[in-house]
Amino acid sequence: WRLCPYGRVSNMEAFHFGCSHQSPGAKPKHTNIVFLKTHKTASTTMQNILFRFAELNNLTVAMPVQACGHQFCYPRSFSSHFVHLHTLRPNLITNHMRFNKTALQRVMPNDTIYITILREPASMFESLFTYYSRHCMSFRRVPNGSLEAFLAEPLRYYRPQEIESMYARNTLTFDLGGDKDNSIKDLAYAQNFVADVEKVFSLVMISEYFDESLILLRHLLSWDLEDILYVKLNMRTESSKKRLSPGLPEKIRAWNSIDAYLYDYFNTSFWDKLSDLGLDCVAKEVQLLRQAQERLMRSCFGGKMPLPRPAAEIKNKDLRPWQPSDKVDIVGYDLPVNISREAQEHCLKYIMPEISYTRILLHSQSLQHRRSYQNRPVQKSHTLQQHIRTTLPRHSQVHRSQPGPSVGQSPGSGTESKSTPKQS
Ligand SMILES: Nc1ncnc2c1ncn2[C@@H]1O[C@H](COP(=O)(O)OS(=O)(=O)O)[C@@H](OP(=O)(O)O)[C@H]1O
Repeated sequence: WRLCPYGRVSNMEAFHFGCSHQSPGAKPKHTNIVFLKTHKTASTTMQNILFRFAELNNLTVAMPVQACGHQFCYPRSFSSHFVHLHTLRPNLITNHMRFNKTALQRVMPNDTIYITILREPASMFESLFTYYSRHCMSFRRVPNGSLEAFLAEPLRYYRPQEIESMYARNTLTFDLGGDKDNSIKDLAYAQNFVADVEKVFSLVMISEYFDESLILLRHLLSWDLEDILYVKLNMRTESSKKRLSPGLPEKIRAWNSIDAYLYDYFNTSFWDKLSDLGLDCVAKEVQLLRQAQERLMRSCFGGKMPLPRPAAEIKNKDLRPWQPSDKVDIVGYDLPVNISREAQEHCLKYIMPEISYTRILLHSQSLQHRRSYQNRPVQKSHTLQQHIRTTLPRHSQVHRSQPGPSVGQSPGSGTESKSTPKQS
């Protein structure tokens, strides 16, 4: 075996020891992807994989207009007006949004593959409850920030029309464009909704089986194992987590019944997909992935596994993850100074938090856009401008003609302030 630097894994390894039935490179890698970034589901780690893949392969990632912050004006339903002009004709889109297939079809190529990720409702709700305890009024009203108290009488604290209410009930359903407040007894609604999601999404990843999900992803997209290497991002410290006392998981599932139905359904179909690929070869590919991951970590972090650090201790400000409140610690990483420049450049992007990476990508894509625009013959650039005018209204309209909850009201402005909630 060839031991590649930075944890690279050769295609031949995956071919001989994994689930590849075709010779490596037989099929081109699929590059047109919508990843619906759901909340508190490991979606930032997944987004980072996609950002790096896009940079490596010179692909365009759709970025939000400035007025939307670093998300597509969440919680408003996605609109093509939210996409920055410099990133039009994108290959990929991954920043947080509320899903809207029709609007996405306006900006994405016809052969786009749709992917999303779900997390087990009890642990997901605990994460949401803690993370948004400051910004979601339904949670703020609860005495002593008690999860038990909220779940004992959720309707006492929850107001469906409030701006941040989507963090307090059926968040997955809301992110997927569904109705979070459909009657909890309405099984037919959940069944129809699941059927709609299944029609659109070729892969629904499961957070608890992140590595297995990545193996399914790589086969769906004909990617190499090397393309799915990652470092875990956006984690809380243990002390920022609440313990779920007996009985609470059941109450969480009952309160988030559409999400629970979604999760159970797609968790089952996920295992069917793994079985189709072959559980043994999936396990082997997971092992190869983890070995490559360890090599990556060692080369990036001076021979050791990296210690996640509280944001305040991270020297490089671009590497500090956004902190939702002073009660929750989201950890990140610093790169050691004694590694080579080449390693620094390669490793930096693996640990870059969402907001910094989004800003950097928008900047580099804008520069590229300007360069190619300047070099374009007059006739052609005129045609492109006309196309943009007819299909995509100017961005200022986000401000002017679409009054809505997100800008300025929804949590956060994309800065790293402790008191400013995560943007849009
Ligand atoms: N690879 C992998 N596998 C499993 N879980 C992972 C992984 N990467 C991140 N995480 C956990 O995902 C939680 C953060 O989710 P998101 O990045 O989607 O959050 S956000 O909505 O974008 O803020 C956060 O969970 P909590 O710590 O419970 O909040 C992370 O620890």
